[in-house]
Amino acid sequence: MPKARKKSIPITRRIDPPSHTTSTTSSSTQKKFKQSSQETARLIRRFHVLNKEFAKCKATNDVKKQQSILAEMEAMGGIDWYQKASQLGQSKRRGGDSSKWLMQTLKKHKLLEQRTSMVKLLEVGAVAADNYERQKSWIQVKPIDLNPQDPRIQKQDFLEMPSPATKEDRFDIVSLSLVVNFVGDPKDRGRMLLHTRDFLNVDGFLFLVLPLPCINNSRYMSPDHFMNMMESMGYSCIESHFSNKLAYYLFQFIKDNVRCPPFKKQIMNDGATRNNFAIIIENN
Ligand SMILES: C[S@@+](CC[C@H](N)C(=O)[O-])C[C@H]1O[C@@H](n2cnc3c(N)ncnc32)[C@H](O)[C@@H]1O
Repeated sequence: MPKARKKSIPITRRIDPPSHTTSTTSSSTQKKFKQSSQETARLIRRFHVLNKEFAKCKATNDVKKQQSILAEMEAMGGIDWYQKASQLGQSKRRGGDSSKWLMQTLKKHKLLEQRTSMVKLLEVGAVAADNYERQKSWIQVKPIDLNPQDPRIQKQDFLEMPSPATKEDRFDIVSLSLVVNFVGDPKDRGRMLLHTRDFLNVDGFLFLVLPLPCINNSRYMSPDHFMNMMESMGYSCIESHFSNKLAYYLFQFIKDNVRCPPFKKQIMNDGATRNNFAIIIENN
């Protein structure tokens, strides 16, 4: 019997976003994952650069460049390796995951202490399913990720996640720890931040972590600009903390139904040592 011909898939469909590459089956992931901290840090940095380049090529429809970026990502081990590197970055040996700061800050400000029901937390970009294991008597977590590393994590792109229809279906806390910087397109970063509001009732909390240089060493960002952006969305900052590497924020959603004004990409600091991290808010 003649072999059935494989239906060819248009190239543009074959190369969808890199963040959705489920490379768990790739031959590169069969290789042993290197665990040195230099190696994981290098991998994470390179992956972020490629993600940003990919978003640019996608916007200009540069299919050839998209393919070469995907090939490099694949050679590195794809998102699977990236996530293993991130998991390692969360290990106790290297300072633990960022939920520690969230727990301390909630406690310090005596937030959510009066609650009689379970606190509902949406953890976007969860590379481990047990970050809130110690709080399981009072926190009910819904962990989601583009490429789950654990069956308890739901496969879901937050940008495509439908907004809860009722007050009861919303969350008390949305966590975006080291996720916004993962997103390659500055407009999608803005959309992601705006979308968090759909998952919270007024008084709910947004826990946000970014690499510190995104906030304090970018041509297009500053701590004040970021704060202005978040406040324009209806958030109020309860506390922020800058460690050597990370910027932590706990925001409270205080104003529902506000139309956030557009924020364009504009230079606010210049210099050769600056990076290009930006968040763009379009008409919403
Ligand atoms: C650096 S890891 C962050 C891991 C962990 N939250 C932490 O704080 O260490 C970024 C994760 O965000 C996920 N991610 C990025 N964009 C996402 C989206 N739109 N929806 C869901 N997850 C996303 C990636 O798949 C990746 O696992």
